[in-house]
Amino acid sequence: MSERTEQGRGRVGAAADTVTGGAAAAGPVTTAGPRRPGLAERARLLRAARREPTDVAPVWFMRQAGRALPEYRALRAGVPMLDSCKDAALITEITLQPVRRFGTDAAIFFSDIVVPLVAIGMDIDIVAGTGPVVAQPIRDAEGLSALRPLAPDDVPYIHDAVRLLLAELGDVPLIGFAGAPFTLASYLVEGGPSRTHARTKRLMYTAPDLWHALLDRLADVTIGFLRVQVDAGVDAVQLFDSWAGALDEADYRRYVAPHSAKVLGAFEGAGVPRIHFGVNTGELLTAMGEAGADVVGVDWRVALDEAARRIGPGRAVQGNLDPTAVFAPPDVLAGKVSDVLQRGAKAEGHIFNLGHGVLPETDPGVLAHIVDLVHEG
Ligand SMILES: Cc1c2[nH]c(c1CCC(=O)O)Cc1[nH]c(c(CCC(=O)O)c1C)Cc1[nH]c(c(CCC(=O)O)c1C)Cc1[nH]c(c(C)c1CCC(=O)O)C2
Repeated sequence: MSERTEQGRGRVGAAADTVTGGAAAAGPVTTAGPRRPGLAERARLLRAARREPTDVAPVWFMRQAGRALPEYRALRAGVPMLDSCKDAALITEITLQPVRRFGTDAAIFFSDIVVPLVAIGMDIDIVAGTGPVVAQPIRDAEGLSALRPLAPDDVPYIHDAVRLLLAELGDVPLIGFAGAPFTLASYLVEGGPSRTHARTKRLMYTAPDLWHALLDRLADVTIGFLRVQVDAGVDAVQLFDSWAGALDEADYRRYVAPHSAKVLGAFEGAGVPRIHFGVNTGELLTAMGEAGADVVGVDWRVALDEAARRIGPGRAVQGNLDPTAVFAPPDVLAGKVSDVLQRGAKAEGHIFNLGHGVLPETDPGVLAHIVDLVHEG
């Protein structure tokens, strides 16, 4: 019960009101956010990630900060997505909004997977309703030269925003994140979002040396981006390999897993649980766990107890309510939440989440209700 009060709704609100978007971000942030001694033992999310018992399952939602929230839309009005990702005060406020509103057991740092690529000088635009669009796609060895490792000075706003957030979050853990090499490569090779990832897979099959060189460089960019977040104090990291489910298991193991393993391995023993997530990855769950995850994120297509069986012992699971379940009648939704909880309880550790991000049309009130259902057990 005491944990519920500590982590409950509203606790994160008051101080955060002093953080406003825009001009406040100018200049370096000098106040170091407090580290939080003992948080790893107190916070449900961090306990579940280590497969330790919790009073109830921890819950957060991928894309909890975003278009489903009116307060987010108000703050973002007139501010291009990539500009908002460079403004420490705006990042802080947007990250806090869903924690304040829903009382989730974690905050996820507001950014995008292409932010580190833009930070090393790539010309990428985020087009509303489409996603990232790359001006000069990478399709040959020459294109590789656009990719260099990311240094902390490339992203000063990331460090600043993490410090601001740690000062505001109380006992709520902060999850940092990055895109995995394959998912980043898909945007860079295709030039934008793709349904089939055909150009990406063509490069993978026809020029395997170039492919591995590309993914190796992307792994370094991703490690650099995560390192800034971990050094600034995030409590966990999630590696988004959203589009890895486009591959069969053999190709995933051969062309992708070693590079994701390099990223995850860089944070072995760093004291931050590593969550590894993708969509449509039912056949890849074993390999994604073996790549070095403490927690494997699962989409809604595989029942969570079956997912845990595939992932095997020694890892926790995260997921996996269908994001469209929010549109179901209350009794249907409650049944689905309860089913996820019961199946998740069979795993060694379970973090409740959706199977993919919150859909923009989602009623925030329904998300608040889901948090309550999960916390009621
Ligand atoms: C698909 C996409 C990308 N980048 C973008 C899109 C969306 C295109 C659209 O629908 O308009 C652009 C984007 N990314 C984000 C926004 C802002 C708000 C929002 O969509 O709610 C916008 C407009 C935040 C984000 N973008 C991302 C997060 C990650 C953290 C989180 O879960 O909150 C946020 C807040 C990460 C991201 N970014 C991307 C991927 C594949 C991922 C991994 C997660 C996933 O599979 O959805 C690429």
